[in-house]
Amino acid sequence: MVKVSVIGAGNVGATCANVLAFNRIASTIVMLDVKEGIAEGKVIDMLQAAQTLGFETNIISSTNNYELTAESDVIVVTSGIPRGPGMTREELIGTNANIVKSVVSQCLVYSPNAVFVIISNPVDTMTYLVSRFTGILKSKVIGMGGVLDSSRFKYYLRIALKANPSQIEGMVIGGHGDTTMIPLKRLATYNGIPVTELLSVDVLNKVVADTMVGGATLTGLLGTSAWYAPGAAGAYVVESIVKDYKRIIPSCVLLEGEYGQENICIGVPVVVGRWGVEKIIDVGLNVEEKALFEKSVEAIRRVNNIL
Ligand SMILES: NC(=O)C1=CN([C@@H]2O[C@H](COP(=O)(O)OP(=O)(O)OC[C@H]3O[C@@H](n4cnc5c(N)ncnc54)[C@H](O)[C@@H]3O)[C@@H](O)[C@H]2O)C=CC1
Ligand SMILES: O=C([O-])CC(=O)C(=O)O
Repeated sequence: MVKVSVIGAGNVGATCANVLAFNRIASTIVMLDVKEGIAEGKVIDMLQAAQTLGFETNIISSTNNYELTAESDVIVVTSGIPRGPGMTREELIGTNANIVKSVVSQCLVYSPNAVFVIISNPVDTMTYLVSRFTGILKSKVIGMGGVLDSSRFKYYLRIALKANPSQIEGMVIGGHGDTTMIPLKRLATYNGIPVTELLSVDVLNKVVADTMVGGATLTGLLGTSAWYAPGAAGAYVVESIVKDYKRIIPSCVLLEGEYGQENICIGVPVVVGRWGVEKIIDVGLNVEEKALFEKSVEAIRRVNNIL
């Protein structure tokens, strides 16, 4: 029996819950929202989809009743406001820091042992807030940004290479911001072949640039930020936790000396298993990548200082 609560039943939260239900990743899912009717309506809609698609997941709705989230194995935090066109994620900090703080403290009353997957933006700072100021073990706080950014990196690589999507590997580390992401082009491959051998420097640099503004591009098209890939990315992290898959996932976690940094949450590859972050992997950055990582750290620290 696996219970997952998703806080915030908006675009990302509902998509994540739907992927969790459809793929039978959790046996019970609670969707909680502060706004009356949102979680209720979406849960009924999903249960009606279940009649067609044939999944048996127990999906429960809640308007701000945290008791229903009790003894969750994993809690996914998507509550908060999204950005609109022309905004940065960092501009959301004032509103979202208060929401995330209040949501996590209420969840902890009923699920003190849960692993938290933080999605609300700006996610590096929200993860830092939860890691540093709630007393939750650092291994139980995972910020999701890297899976999504890596999926965008792989998408743009696949377009440039006219490639089979399942044969592309690539990883984005660093911050989850338009200027703080670090797509690791040196390590990206097409069926094991380094993409640096297959694409020109200019084309590869364009792939990197498109990846970094991938979220902003979609926000410009949609008028609000994306949800299908973000929701799926959240569910991917949850799956690795509840099924103890030990996937290496670029995730935002608290560093305590790793990568030469302390007192910061930033995206690095980690092994994700039943108890959350099981290990931080050092990929051995080269001089250029180290410089980008340090720049990313500085930018995130500046935002953290606003808290
Ligand atoms: N880390 C990442 O990779 C990504 C992060 N995001 C972030 O996720 C967040 C959610 O995005 P969307 O779902 O598109 O927004 P949305 O507006 O569709 O949904 C947010 C939901 O949170 C609810 N909410 C607000 N305050 C709450 C509270 N105190 N308690 C419970 N629920 C509350 C709202 O009523 C709303 O239903 C945003 O901050 C967005 O920037 C979005 C995509 C990717
Ligand atoms: O772009 C945004 O604001 C939402 C997000 O984090 C993403 O889609 O990467």
